[in-house]
Amino acid sequence: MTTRDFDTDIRAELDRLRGSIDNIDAAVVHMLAERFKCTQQVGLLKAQHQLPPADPEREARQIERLRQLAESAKLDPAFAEKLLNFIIAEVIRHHETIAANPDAPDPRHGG
Ligand SMILES: C=C(O[C@@H]1C=C(C(=O)O)C=C[C@H]1O)C(=O)O
Repeated sequence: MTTRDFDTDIRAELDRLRGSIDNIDAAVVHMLAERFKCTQQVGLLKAQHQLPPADPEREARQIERLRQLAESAKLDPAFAEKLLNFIIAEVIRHHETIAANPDAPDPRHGG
């Protein structure tokens, strides 16, 4: 095998792996978009019924569940927890915005 063949093989393998990474990133974006659609509806429901934006007990159950899922998937549970906390913090921010002005249309939907 020449050096050129070797380089070509490495480039092909890198491209193949990056193609999969791009597909996975696209799936993550779509899944997050669906999750935020649901959480926006939860935010509206909470605002309409004077419920607080955050639910720490629900969060604790989700974190425990996600840590277990991460462990069985061989993903670092601490990373899974950090990621979920990051997402939840954003959701709570949305819920606070909705509670402050429940009649405002969602700015991402051009309404
Ligand atoms: C979506 C909710 O609101 C908040 C956001 C959560 C989430 O993003 O999973 C979980 C609990 C709440 O702090 C909810 O109460 O279900």
